[in-house]
Amino acid sequence: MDAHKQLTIGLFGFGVVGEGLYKVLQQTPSLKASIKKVCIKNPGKKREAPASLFTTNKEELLFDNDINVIVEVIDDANAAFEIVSIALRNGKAVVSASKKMIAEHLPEILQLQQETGLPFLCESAACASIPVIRNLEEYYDNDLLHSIKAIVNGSTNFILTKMFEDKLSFQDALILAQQLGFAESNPKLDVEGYDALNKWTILLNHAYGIVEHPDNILFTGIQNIQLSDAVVAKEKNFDIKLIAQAKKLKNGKVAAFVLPQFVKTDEPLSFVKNEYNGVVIESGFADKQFFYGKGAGSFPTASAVLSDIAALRYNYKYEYKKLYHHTPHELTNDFFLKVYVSFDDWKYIPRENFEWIEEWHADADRKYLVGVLHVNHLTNGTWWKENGVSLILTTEPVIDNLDIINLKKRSLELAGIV
Ligand SMILES: NC(=O)C1=CN([C@@H]2O[C@H](COP(=O)(O)OP(=O)(O)OC[C@H]3O[C@@H](n4cnc5c(N)ncnc54)[C@H](OP(=O)(O)O)[C@@H]3O)[C@@H](O)[C@H]2O)C=CC1
Ligand SMILES: N[C@@H](CC=O)C(=O)O
Repeated sequence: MDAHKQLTIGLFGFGVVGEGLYKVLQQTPSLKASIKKVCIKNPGKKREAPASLFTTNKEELLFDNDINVIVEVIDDANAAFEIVSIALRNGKAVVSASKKMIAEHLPEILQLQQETGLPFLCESAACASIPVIRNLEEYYDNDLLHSIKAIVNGSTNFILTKMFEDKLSFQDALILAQQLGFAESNPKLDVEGYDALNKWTILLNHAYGIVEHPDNILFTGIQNIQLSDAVVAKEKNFDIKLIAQAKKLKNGKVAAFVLPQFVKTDEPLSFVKNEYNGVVIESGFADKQFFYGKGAGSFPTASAVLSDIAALRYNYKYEYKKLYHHTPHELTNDFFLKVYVSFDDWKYIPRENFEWIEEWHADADRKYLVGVLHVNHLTNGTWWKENGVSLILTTEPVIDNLDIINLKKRSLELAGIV
């Protein structure tokens, strides 16, 4: 496609994102991109666009020779995968916002791009308005990317802000996130961490060349966080955020997870409130960089879709350099985490799993400890998200396998044992 070519779009979905894109395109005539047809699910719904634009027959878009771009922004991951596959096989460039679909079908999506040579762009699928995918693709050399730490879900960040700063109840904050168009159609995807996990699966691919099914990455959401945890956090000058993190270990492998975490109040991610997202990248020479922007909502998400559409004019494609041109990194579950765990009764806590416990506190109704355990005790067990147990990572949670030997030796020395 050249810069002067007319882009004729077949749009799937006219909800929060689809309608946002329709409006944004009307305000950017210079792009020379127009929507020819919109495929939706429920023909009875009232729409703020001419009725002649809509259809429920996907073939009217997928087999129309005038349509050279399919934009897929629907909330059904299975249907989305079918649409995207047919579109690419029919010679159409694709822009998609469906992170669940992309994360669950990453190998197939990569294969389809290789087979067809066509662009598949999905900037809006991770951190909405923040251009994080293109930055990870284009800017960072594989070897220099030490770590990424990010808030990638707008709804949970919105709920935590509203609960702990504006004193709203969890339920009221969630309803507000839904009304504002931040939450997924099934809000469990946000609250229980699935959406952040899907985004992290996509970003791990662009950052490190990792192709991993989301089922194999440690995660949870904000569903177990208690008000008493927020009290402890405040006492220690921390915020609680749902954080996606990836860190290159000394053996070159990558530790990655999505878990609630304490964040120091003077750190950039603490400054990220409401539906905003933030990404802190640490690389060899640039040191720390911080990206900040709206991570959910109609226009912020549509802006990223628009940017992908614009990039199609110059035939932009992801090269997946970290996957195809370097040796891709491997994920590892061989590391330790320093965690805060709060609970009602010691009987729910397998104390023998901990390498050491360095702090504990017991009130009549709620208790907590801070200790270090091997990540396998979390990946192979469910005790840490059941029976009212709440697990929150400490501010510097990852302890390298190699460091633990030295730390243990040092504590024995201090105790006068060796
Ligand atoms: N909301 C946000 O802030 C963001 C959302 N996303 C992602 O974008 C996608 C859309 O989200 P959002 O706009 O919020 O969702 P909405 O629920 O607001 O809209 C979903 C749209 O998809 C349509 N749809 C569902 N199934 C089909 C199908 N089989 N064929 C055609 N159309 C279908 C619905 O049709 P109908 O109108 O007839 O019901 C509706 O128009 C999701 O994958 C979401 O994860 C990504 C980034 C941010
Ligand atoms: N539900 C998502 C929407 C954007 O990706 C979120 O809250 O971040």
